[in-house]
Amino acid sequence: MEKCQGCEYFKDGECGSSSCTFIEKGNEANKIKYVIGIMSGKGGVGKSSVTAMMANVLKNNNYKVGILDGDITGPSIAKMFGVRGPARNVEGGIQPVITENGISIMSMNLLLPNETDPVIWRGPIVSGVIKQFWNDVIWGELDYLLVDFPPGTGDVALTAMQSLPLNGVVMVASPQNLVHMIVKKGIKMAEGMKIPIIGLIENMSYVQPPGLDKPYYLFGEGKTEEVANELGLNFLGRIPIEREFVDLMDSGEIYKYKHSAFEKLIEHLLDIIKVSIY
Ligand SMILES: Nc1ncnc2c1ncn2[C@@H]1O[C@H](COP(=O)(O)OP(=O)(O)OP(=O)(O)O)[C@@H](O)[C@H]1O
Repeated sequence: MEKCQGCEYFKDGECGSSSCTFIEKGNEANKIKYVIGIMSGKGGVGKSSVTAMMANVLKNNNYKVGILDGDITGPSIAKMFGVRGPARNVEGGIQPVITENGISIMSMNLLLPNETDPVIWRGPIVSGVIKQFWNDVIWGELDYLLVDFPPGTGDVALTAMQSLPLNGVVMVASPQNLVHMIVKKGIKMAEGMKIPIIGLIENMSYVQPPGLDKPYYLFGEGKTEEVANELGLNFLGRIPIEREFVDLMDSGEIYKYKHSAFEKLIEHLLDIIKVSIY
């Protein structure tokens, strides 16, 4: 109920929000301080990459971090961190797999016999798995559980928003104009569900060619900051396209990736989380 303080629907110690009533209880072994969703209105803008980078920086700042890979049909988190299943079933639930740098992960790929097996399921079953990742996984004590959202604003994203006790969402955009129209849909969806928007991040903003001091804006200068200002939201920063990032992702060593832009961004993010939500 602590997180309800200040919510317009919280009156006389009771929650009066219709969306909150769908929230699942979660595994009783879990003590998670903040649940943060990482969302985009559209696939492929780097939602999973931003989730992984955020997790790394939080971990480097000594927070206990977990990642719930809510992208059930296109999971990539386990591969980025080079972890393999099967996740173990123990008394009380399923144990997440721990990465080289100590991040707890649950992803559909950790439950499949073969990581290249496709998940060909209809929406309600996929939505059920997201709830299971919350109810059946023994996350234990965490400061931050980051939820890599399913792409788009459809059925599965809606279930994730309704059933997880999200403290806020971070919206990921890329510089193209089309993405901005779509990211606004994601923002409106979160607002409609009364979930605070922590801010917008622009991924794949620019390339910094070696030997040049100016960044090169491959997709044109992004307008995410403008969109954030227009909507009265926080702009969290820009992440460049980096070859090193791709190489580390492909080799399953994303935990080795460091970028100063991301350190600043996460400081900003932590401040915003403390100030605007709690
Ligand atoms: N900043 C970056 N620098 C270099 N490559 C990047 C960057 N961000 C993302 N990528 C690459 O872009 C591709 C898509 O990224 P990612 O899987 O994170 O997107 P997504 O939005 O989660 O996609 P989906 O919606 O399919 O889950 C990946 O191959 C990733 O390596």
